[in-house]
Amino acid sequence: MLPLLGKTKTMILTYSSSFITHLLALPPTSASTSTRPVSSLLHRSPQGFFGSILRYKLRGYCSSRVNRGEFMASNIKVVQNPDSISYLNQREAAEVDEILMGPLGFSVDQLMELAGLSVATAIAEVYNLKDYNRVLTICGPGNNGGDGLVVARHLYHFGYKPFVCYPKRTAKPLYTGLVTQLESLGIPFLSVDDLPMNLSEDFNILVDAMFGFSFHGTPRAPFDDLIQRLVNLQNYNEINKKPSVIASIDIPSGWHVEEGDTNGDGIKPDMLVSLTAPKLCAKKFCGSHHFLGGRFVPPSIVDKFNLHLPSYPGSCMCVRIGKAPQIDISSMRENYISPEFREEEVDPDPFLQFQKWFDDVMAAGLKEPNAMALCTAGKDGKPSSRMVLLKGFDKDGFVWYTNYGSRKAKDLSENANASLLFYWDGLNRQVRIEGSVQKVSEEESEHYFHSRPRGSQIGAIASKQSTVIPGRDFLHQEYKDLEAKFSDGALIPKPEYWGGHPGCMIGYVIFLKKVDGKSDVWLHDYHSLHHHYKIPKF
Ligand SMILES: NC(=O)C1=CN([C@@H]2O[C@H](COP(=O)(O)OP(=O)(O)OC[C@H]3O[C@@H](n4cnc5c(N)ncnc54)[C@H](O)[C@@H]3O)[C@@H](O)[C@H]2O)[C@H](O)CC1
Ligand SMILES: [K+]
Repeated sequence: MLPLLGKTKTMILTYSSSFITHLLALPPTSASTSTRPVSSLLHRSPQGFFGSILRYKLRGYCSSRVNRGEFMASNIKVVQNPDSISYLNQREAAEVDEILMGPLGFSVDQLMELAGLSVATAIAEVYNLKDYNRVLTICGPGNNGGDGLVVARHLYHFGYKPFVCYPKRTAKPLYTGLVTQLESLGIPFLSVDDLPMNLSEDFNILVDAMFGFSFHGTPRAPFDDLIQRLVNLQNYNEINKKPSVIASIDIPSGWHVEEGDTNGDGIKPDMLVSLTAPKLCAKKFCGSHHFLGGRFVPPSIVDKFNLHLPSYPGSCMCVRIGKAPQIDISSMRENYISPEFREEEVDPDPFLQFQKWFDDVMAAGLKEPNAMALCTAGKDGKPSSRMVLLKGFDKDGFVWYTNYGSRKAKDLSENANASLLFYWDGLNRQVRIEGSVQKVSEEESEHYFHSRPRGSQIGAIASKQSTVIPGRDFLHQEYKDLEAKFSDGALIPKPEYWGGHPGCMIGYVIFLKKVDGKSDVWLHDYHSLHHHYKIPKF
């Protein structure tokens, strides 16, 4: 590697005291001048718009994943518009059940297991473990109650803390088995009397598994009382800082299966997971999250009942019906909790400090800790960023590799100044590295090139970055030809347009966010402390 350039000789401590909003305005000629409304661009999951981009561990909603061209196991007519999906009446719902468990050879245990798993996955998609840990599943006397018992078990394995209220038990082996399974996991069973009047005092999620499509009339005791407690939740939630949520399985309990909440005084679930196909009452569902579960419907049922339903993406057990709710991005906040950051513990050698933090990231098991944003600007001064992978660092700099024909390489040939940014979510840390960049030696590039898998070496030759090609097939053909050419295992020559740049540091900034700092020099910015520390001489 090449020696360091432009070392700084000063120590600067900076504190962030103001909140600056930058609006990135794109010129009207930009490719991004779409006619799409801003709201559609901001569409996001409750975990956060940024979460979907930056957080490796977070999953998006099943329904938000692109599922064009996916393999479809059944001939369900794919629809995404909730107005055009099929709804079953009560008789049809019962008939589907009978056909599945009659001529189609399913057992109730099987269907209940799949139904319960799909409900648990839908809950986990929407309600994160951290904020919605305590789950009370209220189970009724029929199969809807059985689904609830299965949900409790799966949520336990997903890391939630489930509790079960099952006041009218059924003596059949299927149900006693489900109870035994939960008891063996230490899941508490609570009587109605054990429950607080205000359920949100003790629970974050209330799973409503009281009644499904066989419900008739008005609820009898003790479910009348339990349903009323779910209704009352709304009043408590208005004064609660952190409201609890209701997730109903198949039917919001107490609702008319076809007509819905006829008097308007029934429960108002936040989530509804319809099983097999939504029942007519689901048309009246106004909560934020409507999912479809029970991924076991064979083509014969789809045809017989002329079902139009959303398709399940990939291997998902549930799929969202309709759009995810819009969230006000400005209201998104994260509480940053991390060990106290002490300036005296910062190593004066930024490389050693970087190594320490990199070790922390490795120990924490974060995915792709060497992913970093590289920001460059060519002679026109317009910056552009992209993620690249760090391939090594030492006293000479931080090394990554790229194709010399890429935009970043072109920018760097015109302007050697660049910045790198590592963001380590989970540790609440980021490292900013700014400096001038030089190409690594041909020898070093050569060495790294040949250490890559042969497929990557061929890919590097096939794709001359930032050049216009006739189409994707052209790339595939190039790749195939090269694969054939080097199929004898011969050394693949490194193309001369491919190599590395060591980024040489002139500055090193450590930025840490904390909730509960003791130091009086730290300034508060909403709920967090932002501490910028620029490492002195090195
Ligand atoms: N094919 C599928 O989609 C599957 C769905 N499953 C789930 O099963 C229910 C339907 O189950 P079922 O046992 O037929 O009925 P319910 O759970 O709705 O409850 C019947 C139970 O409730 C009693 N009851 C009826 N009305 C009242 C009332 N007014 N007051 C008190 N009690 C009442 C009745 O006597 C029975 O004991 C479906 O919705 C899905 O959730 C399967 O798990 C898998 C296949
Ligand atoms: K229910």
